[in-house]
Amino acid sequence: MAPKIFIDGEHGTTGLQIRTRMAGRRDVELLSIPEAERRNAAIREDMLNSADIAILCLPDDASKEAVQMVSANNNVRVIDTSTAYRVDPSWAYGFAEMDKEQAAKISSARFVANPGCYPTGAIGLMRPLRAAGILSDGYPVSVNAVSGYTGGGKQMIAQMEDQSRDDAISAPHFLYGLTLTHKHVPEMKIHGLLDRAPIFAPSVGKFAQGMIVQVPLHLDMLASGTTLESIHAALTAHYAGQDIVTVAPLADSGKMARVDAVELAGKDTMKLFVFGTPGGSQVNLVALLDNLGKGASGAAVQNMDLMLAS
Ligand SMILES: NC(=O)C1=CN([C@@H]2O[C@H](COP(=O)(O)OP(=O)(O)OC[C@H]3O[C@@H](n4cnc5c(N)ncnc54)[C@H](OP(=O)(O)O)[C@@H]3O)[C@@H](O)[C@H]2O)C=CC1
Ligand SMILES: CC(=O)N[C@@H](CCC(=O)OP(=O)(O)O)C(=O)O
Repeated sequence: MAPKIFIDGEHGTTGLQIRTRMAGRRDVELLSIPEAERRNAAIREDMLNSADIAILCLPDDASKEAVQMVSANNNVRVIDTSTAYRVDPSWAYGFAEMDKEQAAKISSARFVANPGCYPTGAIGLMRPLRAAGILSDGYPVSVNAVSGYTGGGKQMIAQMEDQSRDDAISAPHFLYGLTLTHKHVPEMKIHGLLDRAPIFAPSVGKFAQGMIVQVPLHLDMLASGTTLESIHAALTAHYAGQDIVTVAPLADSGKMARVDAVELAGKDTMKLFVFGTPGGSQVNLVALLDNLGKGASGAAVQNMDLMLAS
């Protein structure tokens, strides 16, 4: 019998994109609730407990409620796309490429926390450099990023697309998270293996899907002898053999004049770049992804497949 998958929040932005990715699949059976009943707790509880894997695409509070609903039922495994459990040590962090053991941990886990979109880029760039001893203890990391507006879910999509609303946003690009307490900071610190919280400066652009995450670094504050080439070599070695996360060759990135935020829109891959001048004193590490691809729904399906394979 095909494993049963229930997407709680299937009519929201992340949930809909997971459904689209599963549309042609015969190896799983999708359980579904009509849109009008999406907040009916009794039906949700029944669906959650009928599933082999429940994928939660809900705000944090609703996710916690859903986890409560299945806590006594060991037959249900959970992937949560919210922020609620990403730094909870009893949950597996769903970033399969972040180190060698992670895919196996996800595969055997009952509870998997899908990473945040921005942390996927930032951790993807920083963690291999921390693990290799290149990014020094105490380094004052800054993470600057721009996301497509679908990152703000149904509400921000409406604010960006319907200019007749009272709360419409007309800016083509805006900064937010100005108090420097964005909900993704703890996740970046813990899974990025940082000993000091990064300064995180997110922004949103007037495009639906896509994301650029930047981590600029001064080479003289890294491990002695670190160069643009040695950073590139460390990232390339870490992601060798991976097809979802790849590192652009220096010969290619050295010739680029621009990075296009929407280049990977609609794809579930992430591309990493090391920019700078050979022999120079600084580098800019850049991750390019779709906030709803490797940043959310694509990663959730990847994690589901790892769990189904166990
Ligand atoms: N959008 C993105 O790029 C990313 C999103 N995420 C995470 O995914 C989760 C979902 O976000 P997103 O899809 O953007 O949000 P949306 O607002 O687009 O969708 C959320 C869905 O959950 C439903 N919902 C809300 N509260 C409840 C409840 N109490 N019971 C049942 N259903 C409920 C909403 O219904 P209603 O329409 O009635 O409000 C809506 O259908 C969030 O935790 C978010 O942080 C993670 C990474 C990236
Ligand atoms: C553009 C935008 O608003 N992005 C969201 C992050 C995307 C999201 O909600 O995802 P997580 O579950 O990973 O937090 C934010 O900054 O809160």
